[in-house]
Amino acid sequence: MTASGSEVRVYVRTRPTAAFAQDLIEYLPDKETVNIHQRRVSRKGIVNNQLSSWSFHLDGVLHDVSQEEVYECVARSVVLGALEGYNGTVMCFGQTGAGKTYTMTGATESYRQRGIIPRALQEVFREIELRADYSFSVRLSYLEIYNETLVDLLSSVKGVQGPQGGNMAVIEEAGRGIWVKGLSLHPIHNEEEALNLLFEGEMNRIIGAHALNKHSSRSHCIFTIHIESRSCTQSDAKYVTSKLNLVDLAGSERLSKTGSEGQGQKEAMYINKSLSFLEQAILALADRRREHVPFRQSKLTHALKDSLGGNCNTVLVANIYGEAAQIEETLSTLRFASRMKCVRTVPSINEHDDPVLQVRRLQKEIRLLKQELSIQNTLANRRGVSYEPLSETQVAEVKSQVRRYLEGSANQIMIVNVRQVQEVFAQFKQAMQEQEQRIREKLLQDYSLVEKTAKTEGPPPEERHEPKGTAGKLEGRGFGLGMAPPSERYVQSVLPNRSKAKRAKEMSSQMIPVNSSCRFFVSRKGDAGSPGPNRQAEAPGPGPRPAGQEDPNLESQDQETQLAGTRADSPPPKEEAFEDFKVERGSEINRILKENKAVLLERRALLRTLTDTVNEVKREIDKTASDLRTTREQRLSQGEFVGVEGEPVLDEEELSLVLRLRELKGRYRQEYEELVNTKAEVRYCQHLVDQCRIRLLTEFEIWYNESFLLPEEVQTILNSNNGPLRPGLVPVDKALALEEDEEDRTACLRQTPRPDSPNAVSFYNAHNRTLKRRGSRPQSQGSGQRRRSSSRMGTGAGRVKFPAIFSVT
Ligand SMILES: Nc1ncnc2c1ncn2[C@@H]1O[C@H](COP(=O)(O)OP(=O)(O)OP(=O)(O)O)[C@@H](O)[C@H]1O
Repeated sequence: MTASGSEVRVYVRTRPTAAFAQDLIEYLPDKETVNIHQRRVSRKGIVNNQLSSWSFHLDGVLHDVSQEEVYECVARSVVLGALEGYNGTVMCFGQTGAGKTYTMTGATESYRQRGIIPRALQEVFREIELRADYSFSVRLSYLEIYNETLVDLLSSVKGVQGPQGGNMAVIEEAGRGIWVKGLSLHPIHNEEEALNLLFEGEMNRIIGAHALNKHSSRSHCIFTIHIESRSCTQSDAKYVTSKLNLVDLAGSERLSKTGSEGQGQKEAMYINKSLSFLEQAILALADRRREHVPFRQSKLTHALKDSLGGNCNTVLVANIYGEAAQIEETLSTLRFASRMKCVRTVPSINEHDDPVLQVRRLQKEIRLLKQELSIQNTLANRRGVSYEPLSETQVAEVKSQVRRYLEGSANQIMIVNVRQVQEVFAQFKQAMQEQEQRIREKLLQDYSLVEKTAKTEGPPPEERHEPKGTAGKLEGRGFGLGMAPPSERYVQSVLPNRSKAKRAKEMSSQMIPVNSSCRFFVSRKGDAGSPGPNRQAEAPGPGPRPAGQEDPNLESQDQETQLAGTRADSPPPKEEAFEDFKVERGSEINRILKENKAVLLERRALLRTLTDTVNEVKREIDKTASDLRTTREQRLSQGEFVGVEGEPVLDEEELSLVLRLRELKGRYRQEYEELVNTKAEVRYCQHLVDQCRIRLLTEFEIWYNESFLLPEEVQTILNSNNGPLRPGLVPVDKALALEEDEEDRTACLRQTPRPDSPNAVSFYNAHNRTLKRRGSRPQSQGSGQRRRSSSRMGTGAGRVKFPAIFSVT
């Protein structure tokens, strides 16, 4: 393959038949030209003897040739190209039953008649052995597109994790090209491993039977070999990657000929539709004037975008069924093939920089740039400028500068270089964190071990009465007078004629959200509206509690709860278990929660007092200011007072009002500042309480599940090997290990076929393993969908496409 632009190579292959239509299909001696002659049909539908002829010039005609010749002619160069870093695609196209799967995978009774994929895998590993100067890594994937749905044919392989089925999608990414999200990639180390995977995927393909093919593929399949190679000898070499796509398209079919019905008919419609989108994409690609190619119309064209119009060596095999009855389909296959021949691709090696090498290169560049900088500094007479990371002494110096700046003893910090700027910011951050820690410790010191026993004073914030003209953030001159927003006002007010029940309801609606999936209420011990002994207790768990119901309070161990009846073998009610949990395993976190709540209540009470005080002072300020205005107006209306030297003076009353106003404003500032600080403390305490609640509930849920819900045998498995595991975190390999034991127990011995060539050992080993695996799989239910694994066990189901490969004699 060359690196310059090239046309897609196209071959035609005929399925052998006793009734080959030699008068209609003519292969010229150049072995590249096919002429098709078709009898004309009159307007009345009567076939007459006049012939219409078409000539197709392709890259080769494969008529009566062996599987080996097909591989040599069609695929070998593409496979070798892939080992050098070129992407490659070999694709079989044609009507149903024309021999696509036979060409691609092989469906013969002997190793000699295997198809392109097994041969390509053999070639890859043979070449890898020969190229000792390179280290290769090979991975496989096998994608099926069935009724416009992406399916991972290797998802049944042990150890495959991650999204499959519905979560799969074709993704286009700059630098990575086209790839399929959710498709498993399997590292392989030799031909046998690769064949195991191929056969596993083959078993999982969907097949169906119709008049033209008993084992018709009902889906498009893309088997991909991903290769990466690195030179072992050249340390500065780049590495190359490539993808080799081996595509077995589903066959186009005419329902009138295949007689497909029901599911088969639906599948045929999907197949024909996606093939028609493929034709549209090829038409657009072949027409150089077209700017847009509709790749995204179907999953197939999207997945093959790189292969059809990208940097790929692409080969098409047009499979035809050489009987006269199929001449129209043959003609349309050849038309598609000749259009495909006009498509150009630009094969290029996928070369990448080795990240280790890149680091080395960048290190070298940094060295050069530093030298350059030092020359520039010398020229500009800048001395002692360092670009190295800061030493410990330098860091200590920056730290001390930042401290002095924060304390106010330094007005500025001299900036020298970028590293120092970064260190300055780091020191600011550290100072802030230390300050935060100090506050936290002080709070814990001052308020630890205070038990909450008193009733919560006052109603919830949303219920509090808000008088007008209260204090809050101030306007103007940095600190003026203004209104406190509702959230900042706490004025105690219990409405006298509100009914008990209503108050209880409003109290219980003080909901504290923990997270989106877990909410609970805080209710206070002894509240007027507490439900009586008949109230229904609810377990702490997801979902809001209906208004009027009280929560099993986290700290109220003396609360009465009516527990639901229990069965002897059922887990205890959560409420009961929760109480036990709080005094046993959760006692420490419950104690901390209680202490935090006590501090929170204390701070809230202080906040209310401060708010009252601030509002009181504000009212006094308003009144004094108004008095002062009135006094001033009166004085001015009587004429101005002047002193001995004629300067304006205040009378005694006005002076005392001015002084009073000043004193009040000073007080206001002081109180307001304290209010703001206390509010911050309340927020912080609330945060701690919330965290404790979440922790307590989470721990409880885990403990409850572990203690009562999981069966003992599951707990034993979870706790084996690597220590205890949390529910929901069962490693897949453990689950699979169980499955494997089961398989091993039920696997039956099968006859091992005798290799007919030393090279065939891997092939037959893989084949036997596949048979064994298939033998241990349960038959699928119903007659509708037909994965090969369920239908091809020599049970006489007769819908098996691949059996010949396995029934070797
Ligand atoms: N070149 C060939 N030599 C021998 N047998 C062949 C050849 N081509 C096809 N066959 C046989 O013809 C039958 C149909 O072939 P195959 O299943 O490969 O068709 P297909 O194009 O894949 O059909 P579909 O699109 O319905 O899946 C198979 O039994 C296969 O073994």
